[in-house]
Amino acid sequence: MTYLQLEGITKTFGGKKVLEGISATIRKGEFCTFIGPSGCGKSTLLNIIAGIEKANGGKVLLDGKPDGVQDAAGFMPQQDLLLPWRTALQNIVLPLEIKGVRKRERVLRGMEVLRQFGLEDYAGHYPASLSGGMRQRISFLRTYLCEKPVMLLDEPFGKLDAFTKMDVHRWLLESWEKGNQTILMVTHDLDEAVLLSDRVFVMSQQPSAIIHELKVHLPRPRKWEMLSSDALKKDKDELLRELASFLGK
Ligand SMILES: Nc1ncnc2c1ncn2[C@@H]1O[C@H](COP(=O)(O)OP(=O)(O)OP(=O)(O)O)[C@@H](O)[C@H]1O
Repeated sequence: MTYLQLEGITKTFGGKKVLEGISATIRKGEFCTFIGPSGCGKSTLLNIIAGIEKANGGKVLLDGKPDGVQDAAGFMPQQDLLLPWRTALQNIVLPLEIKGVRKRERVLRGMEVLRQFGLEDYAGHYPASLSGGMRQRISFLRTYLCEKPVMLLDEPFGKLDAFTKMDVHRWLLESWEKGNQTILMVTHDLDEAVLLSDRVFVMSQQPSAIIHELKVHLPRPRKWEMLSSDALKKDKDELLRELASFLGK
């Protein structure tokens, strides 16, 4: 059953049409990813879904109602937007603080996820003293601790080295497969797109539309070892063929 619906979304910046009638239906608990050439409008689309940017046309519906996504979603934008005057721990527990969770419990839960990400030694560090990859993981954990039914992730792991990324993927798969969260993600990493997603939407160059939808063939539960499987390679080849059509254009 449809949970989140994108209906003919268009967006124009200063007379330039960036998005041209983006439509998709997403089921509750699905993990869907958007890929496409650089600058085609992926972040713009996610910003519109998150309610940060206004579309010029079309609708975003949650359970058939407009404007519901803002409340239902935790959003991780491409820029980490960590608060510089707060430590890593204070940044990630911000959503719990807003919800009124007591300090003792906030600290316990914040430290638990930091430990799971191997970042517990950095709990008291300020963002300025953290590497790009660490900041990205802190920003991801802050979105995770919003504990919303929908997560919107804009290139969440783009700054991570291959090893750390594998570890974060393993963690995310375990955590997502236990719950019923709906995730929409933007990425440039085709392995990541196939490994994590149920469906991958390929967007065209501007004015951008969804030109292909891949239903990932890997079984669930997923394991990072599937990265080297023939099934993953086959799906990735399909995405590569779609993206190759933009080369030289
Ligand atoms: N606030 C804005 N004002 C004017 N133009 C904008 C604005 N935001 C985005 N754009 C333009 O919209 C287009 C799409 O940008 P967007 O960042 O959504 O693309 P993207 O696919 O996410 O790019 P990338 O893959 O490089 O992250 C670009 O041409 C960009 O210059």
